Formats: sequence, structure tokens, C-alpha cells
Amino acid sequence: MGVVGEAITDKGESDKSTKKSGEQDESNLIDTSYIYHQPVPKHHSNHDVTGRNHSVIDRRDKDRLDSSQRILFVTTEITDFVKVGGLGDVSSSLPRALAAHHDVRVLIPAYREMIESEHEIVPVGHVPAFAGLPACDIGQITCRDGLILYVLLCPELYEREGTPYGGGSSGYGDGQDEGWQDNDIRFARLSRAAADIALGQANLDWQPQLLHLNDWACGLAPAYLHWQGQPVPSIFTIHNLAYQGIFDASRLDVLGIPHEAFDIEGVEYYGDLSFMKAGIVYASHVTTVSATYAQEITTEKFGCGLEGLLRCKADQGRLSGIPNGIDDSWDPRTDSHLAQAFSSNDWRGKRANADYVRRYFGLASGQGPLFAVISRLVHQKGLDLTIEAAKAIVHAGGQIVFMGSGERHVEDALRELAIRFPGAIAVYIGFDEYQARCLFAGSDFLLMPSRFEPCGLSQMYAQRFGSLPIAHRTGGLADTIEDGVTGFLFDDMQFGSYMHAIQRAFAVHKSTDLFNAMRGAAMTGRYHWRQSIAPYSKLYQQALEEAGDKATQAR
Ligand SMILES: Nc1ncnc2c1ncn2[C@@H]1O[C@H](COP(=O)(O)OP(=O)(O)O[C@H]2O[C@H](CO)[C@@H](O)[C@H](O)[C@H]2O)[C@@H](O)[C@H]1O
Repeated sequence: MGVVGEAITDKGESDKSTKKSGEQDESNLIDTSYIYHQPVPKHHSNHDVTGRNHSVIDRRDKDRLDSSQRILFVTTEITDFVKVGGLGDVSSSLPRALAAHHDVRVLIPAYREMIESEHEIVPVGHVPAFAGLPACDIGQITCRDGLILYVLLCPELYEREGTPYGGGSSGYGDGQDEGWQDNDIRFARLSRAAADIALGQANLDWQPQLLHLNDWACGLAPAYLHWQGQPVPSIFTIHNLAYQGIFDASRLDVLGIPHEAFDIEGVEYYGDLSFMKAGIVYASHVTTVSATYAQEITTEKFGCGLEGLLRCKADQGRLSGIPNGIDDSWDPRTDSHLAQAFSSNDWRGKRANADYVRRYFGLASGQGPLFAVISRLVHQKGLDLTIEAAKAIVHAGGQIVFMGSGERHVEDALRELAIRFPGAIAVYIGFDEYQARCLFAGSDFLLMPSRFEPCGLSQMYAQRFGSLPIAHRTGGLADTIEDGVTGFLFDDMQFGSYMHAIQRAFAVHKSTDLFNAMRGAAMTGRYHWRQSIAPYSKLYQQALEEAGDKATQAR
């Protein structure tokens, strides 16, 4: 990824970075069960995250694949090429982590970024037109580490300026924000292609046994299979229930949805059509990305109108929370992006990164705490609270760097802060993977007062790089931050509660021994994908067995 934004410094200057983002490494897998209904483990440990490098899928893995499952992982973003947020990171690292145990391939639309990349796209298949969905070809990109991407070639749908979801950059373009007008067609096309591939109807020389679908954009895939009476098993993972893919009921025919399916038991959502609901209803099993969020979405407060259905799934044992992880590229000892590599207890090395961040973002040099915000700038992330807290942080001697893009009014409010507090607040509108890593490494604290957070990756990256998160006790934040040990949690989404947590952070910063102990504890947390592989594998197995049983009964 190259330049995607501008840094606004206290001098009002723009700065640009052209560094490439880091390659993703993978590491060994161990079996640790980690599912919803089981106690949420604490991540503080004396062990470091190390492991065998999986950046090249080696012979041993290939041999094991003979007895493994063939999984098609369907997604709309992947950090290798295009990323709007956390789903891009997960889609890049989870299939690679799973590849040690399974034959995992990825299906994704062929966006402009792929077409224009140096990667060769080899034509390997074709899917026919269906209802109002155009026919299209399937190309194959083989990544340097061996991961195979099937890319859906349809220039009129996918080769556009903008994000995978729309011309704006705030969210996941599900029809409730600035999404492309034809997002229903675009992502129904993706879903139908996944179903065709699963049925061996795409002329590929490979056929998956199971679909692993991610978020609303893939929601129609299990529905298409169901309506054709084909029991191909599928896992549907909710990364964010707030983006649902809601469209007008008049679109049923163009999307090839049978009218009988438009009811409360099917795809109907309060008079509209919901792709997210389709995924939940028709997939063999639903997962989300943390244990706490899996419970939260069964409640009215977090369920976005789908809590009843989700409660039902939970009662049937068909809803699990499996936490996200981070890959081995997030290692401050080896990350070549950093101004200086460092390890736990090498606080001078970490300090070199803080100096770099202050210089790069145009902050005054100083000894006070350095806070970072690295986030999509959307309502979910609670930026309003941080904007309110900014003045108090600066007056107490802190500095803040904001990096992100999203809702226009939030971007404008941040620009105003940078102008109001020169030398103390810097704002980078956009996202730059390289500078983000430096910021995680250079900051003392990460501000993340999310209203809800299905899992959250930034707080894991921050802890790994010795930056203590200050976060709302919700979803994955509650599961991955140990209050007073690896970060600070606050209970009420209120300014006073947030400020109290920030004050605790200031107090800890003053006490060198305590601060260092907390940073050390945060850096040794275990958030690797290896913890998630066993639960996913178990679900795959279970879904395949169930599908096999059904097929036997049907005979
Ligand atoms: N403007 C921007 N443009 C591009 N990248 C940016 C960006 N701002 C931040 N990022 C990067 O995107 C990632 C953010 O991931 P998160 O998981 O924290 O949140 P997100 O809400 O996007 O993901 C959703 O999906 C993930 C994956 O399951 C869940 O962890 C999470 O809770 C859920 O909200 C980080 O790598 C961050 O550096």
C-alpha cells in the first residue's frame, strides 16, 4: 500500500509516506479451545509469542493437507491488496494460519488494486449469469507465500475508485451509509459465485467442502445453496453486526431470491431485505469474533434487531465466539518498519520510536505521555468522547496523534483540534500501515473508547508494542485487556468514566516501575491466531459431519 492520506501537523503542513506495508508472517498452531460458553482466558502470560514461520506453506503442511478440509474463505477485503478495517487484516492472516491444517483458498472480488498489481491473474473458471447478476470469469492469484486467491472478474462491478463498499471511506457500505448504489448486485454476485464454486459449477479444478463466509456481503451464499436444496455446509462469521446489508424488498427478483423466502423465517428484516440475516438464518453455524460479543449480540442493546434470531441460534448451540488473533509480523523485536526494534524492558528502544513519532507528526519533544488513536473514524469508535477529553489530556501534559479516516464531521473536528493545540495534537487523515506500526510502537497509550467492539485488533497490536489501551469494557476489548495489568477499562460510555480511566493512566505513567511492569505484561500477551485454529477446525468438522448425516438421511 502506498500513500493513502495526509498528515496534518502543528505547522499545518502535509507529509506523505511511500513506504510499503509489511509482509504478513504466520506461525505455528497449537490446539487451545477457546470458545463461547467457556471461561474467557486472560492473556497475561510469561511466554512470548514465537513459532515456526509459515510464510511459505512447507512440505509437511502439504502432506497434512491430504487429510484436511477444503475451505473456501469468502471475503470483501484483504490487507495484501485492499483494506477498510479489521476484516482486511483477518482475511489476510486467518486463512494463512488455517493453511497449516486445511486447504484454504480465498474468494474475493477483483478490485482495481488487484488488476493493477504486479501479480499475475490466471483465468481458471467462469460462473454463469443468474437472475440480474452478470456472468463473470474467475482468475487465480497465487501469493508469494502460496496462498491462492480466486478473484471474481467483473470490471463493471468491481473496478472502481474508492473502497470495496463505496466512494466514501467511513464504513462497510451496507446500504445505510455511502455505499455504492448497486452493492446488492455486487455482493449477491460474490455470494452466488461462492455457491457455484461450492457446487462445482465454476469450471475450477478445485471444489471446497465448506464455505467460510464473512459479514453481510457474503450473506446470500448459504441462502442460495439452501434454496437449491444443496446442503453444502457453511460457517458465517459476523465481524460487525451494525453493518447489515439492508436493501429494498423490490430487489428480490433481480437478486434471484424466491418470494417465499421473504418472511420472518427468511431474509425479511422489518419489511426490507437483509443480507446479514440471510447469512445467520441459512449458514450451518454462526460465529463472531469474541466470546463477550457473542453474548452481547443476543441482547437488545447490541443485537441490532436480530437478537431474537441470535438467541435462538445460541440456544441451538449454533452461535460461537472465537477471538481474532494477530500474526507474527506484529513483533517489536523484528518489525523492520520501526524506527528502532525493541523488546520488553528495552524502554530506551521504545523511546526512540516515540521520538520518531513526535518528529514525524510535528509534535513538540517532551516527556509527557503520548496517546495514539488509530481507528476508522465512525460512531462505533467513540471518537466524540476522545475529542471531548483532548483538552484535559493536553492540559495535563499529554500529547495525542490521531490516525484514521471516516465520517466527515469527525475528520473536521480532529483537524480543528490539531490547529487549536499545535505541538500537542497531530492528525493524520487517512491510513498508512507503516506509520500506524510506528505509532503503536512509539505511543504510551492507545485510546479506544468504542461503543461496541466485536473483537478489535488495534488494542492487541498496541499491547504487543507496549502501548497500554484505555478502552470501554465491551466485546473483545473486555476479553483482551486486563484492567490495571495490561491496560485500563472503563464501564460506562460516559465522559466521566472515560476521564477516570485516562487519569489512572496518567498516574501510572508517573510511576516508572508500575508503568514498566504494565508495559511488560502487555507485551507478553498471547493473541496469536493459533488460539483460534482449533475452535474453527472443530466447527468445520462438526458442520461437515452434520451435512453428511443429512445427506444420508435424505437417501
Ligand atoms: N481509516 C482506516 N483505513 C484502513 N485501516 C484502518 C483505518 N483505521 C484503522 N485501520 C486499521 O484497521 C484495523 C482496525 O481493526 P479493528 O479490528 O480494530 O476495527 P474494525 O472496526 O475495522 O473491524 C471490525 O472487524 C474486526 C475483525 O473481525 C473486529 O476486530 C472489529 O471489532 C470490528 O469492528 C487495524 O489494523 C487498524 O490499524
